[in-house]
Amino acid sequence: MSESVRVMLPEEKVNQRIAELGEEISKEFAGEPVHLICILKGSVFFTCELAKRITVPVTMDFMTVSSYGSGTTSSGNVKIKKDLDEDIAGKNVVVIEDIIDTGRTLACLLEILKERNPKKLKLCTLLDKPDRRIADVSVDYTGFVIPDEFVVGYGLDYDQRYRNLPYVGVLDLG
Ligand SMILES: O=P(O)(O)OC[C@H]1O[C@H](OP(=O)(O)OP(=O)(O)O)[C@H](O)[C@@H]1O
Ligand SMILES: Nc1nc2[nH]cnc2c(=O)[nH]1
Repeated sequence: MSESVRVMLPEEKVNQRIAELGEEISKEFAGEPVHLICILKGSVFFTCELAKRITVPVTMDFMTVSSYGSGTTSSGNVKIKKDLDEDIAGKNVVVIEDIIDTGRTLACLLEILKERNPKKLKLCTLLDKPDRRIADVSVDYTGFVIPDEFVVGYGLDYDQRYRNLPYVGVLDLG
């Protein structure tokens, strides 16, 4: 077995787009603080890079939800494994995801977060794979729309590996 990764989105292109998203979010919230919710583990690289590019006051929290096991298919089972440390009531919340694929994870998670009465609840994803959508999710900020290929890097894993690649690539399992 010889795995290889083909570059889909080079590091410079990803970072440039994240800077644009940071500007967009800063403009939209003009002067008001934003509370970023990083969905672990995949979104950690994206969240850090994005947070650095937002010019309004930023606070951050982290959450772990389960959706996928090992391999490349959805388990369809979404549950909270690590909840937020802080209350989000009355806050301008932006949920940060690395990828939206079937949409099941975020459709379910946004419903849970809505019940906690944030002032605003927005969704930002680095990657969107609309071809595989099953659940309806409204995305407010999208980095890149990508075709239906299994990607790794920039936080995204295959069996916990490849998260540290500084670019987004397509995994070829050989
Ligand atoms: O739109 P969906 O089909 O529901 O898939 C998207 C979800 O899958 C990935 O997380 P994963 O469960 O792989 O966890 P990880 O971030 O820890 O790798 C991704 O970060 C989303 O949370
Ligand atoms: N690593 C990775 N995780 C995913 N979760 C949903 N789609 C993907 C994908 O293309 N790559």
